[in-house]
Amino acid sequence: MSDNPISTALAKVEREPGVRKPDPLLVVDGVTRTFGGLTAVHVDTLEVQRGTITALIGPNGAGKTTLFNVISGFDRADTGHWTFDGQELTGRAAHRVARRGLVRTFQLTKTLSKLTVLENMKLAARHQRGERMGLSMLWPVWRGQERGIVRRADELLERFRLSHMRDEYAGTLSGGQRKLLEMARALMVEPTMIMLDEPMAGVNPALTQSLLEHITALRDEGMTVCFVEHDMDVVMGISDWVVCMAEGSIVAEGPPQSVAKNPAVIDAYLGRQHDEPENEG
Ligand SMILES: Nc1ncnc2c1ncn2[C@@H]1O[C@H](COP(=O)(O)OP(=O)(O)OP(=O)(O)O)[C@@H](O)[C@H]1O
Repeated sequence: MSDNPISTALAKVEREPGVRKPDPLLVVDGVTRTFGGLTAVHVDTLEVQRGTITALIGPNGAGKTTLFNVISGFDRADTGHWTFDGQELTGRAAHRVARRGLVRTFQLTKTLSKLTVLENMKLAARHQRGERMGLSMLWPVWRGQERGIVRRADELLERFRLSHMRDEYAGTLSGGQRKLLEMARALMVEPTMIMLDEPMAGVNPALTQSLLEHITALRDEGMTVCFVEHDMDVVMGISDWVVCMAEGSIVAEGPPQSVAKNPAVIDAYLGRQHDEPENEG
């Protein structure tokens, strides 16, 4: 765990599922999401401490992405409610959630290959703001906003070392560069919290390092980061706090080293391997 003051505060938090945090930014209570007869998510309580990097781990099908989808307004919950910075977010559409300062990225990046990198950035700003076409009729307002959006996009492209690709089609980017663009797009609305769904998946080692540095830098600037990740080296390396899900519920929480040794976490992963005999054919 890093030695920033927030992580120090977390050191005093009990290591048990659903434990309350000293300064939670996101508070999730009683959230369930079912698909037919399958309960994909059943989270009694989850609090994400402000200003930390929190990793969400768990075996395939544990419900991590579904939980992300529900909280960020891309899916609906069957029960439960959640607040962000003290404000009710339950059931709000994704662009309203983004406007409140909570944005997320996707496992499969949402970049549009037939638009340029800059156009992708501009589009992200509009989507996240929930902007309607009618606004472009207000020409002076729109022009001022447009300049601001382009300025912000250029700053972010510079930060993510994508400036040289600004006017290229996004389809020409490598997989890793797409991940960087996805993160840059999410930052267009200057969020207070970013949720990253497998940001390193399919990224080469050099870019993985760069992504890790970007994530750490965001936390160091005061942003709250929550990310889903399967690579335990990555999780152990950058997280202040780790939450483990299995079969829709939270089964363990704590600082990375404690979670790695937690029997419930080991069971969650090994149990799955035991249930699914390896295909030797
Ligand atoms: N739209 C859907 N319709 C039906 N079942 C779904 C749907 N979305 C998710 N599920 C199911 O819900 C469960 C949780 O899936 P989810 O993708 O949230 O898990 P995950 O922890 O993100 O897995 P992974 O690490 O493989 O991405 C799985 O059994 C999945 O098959």
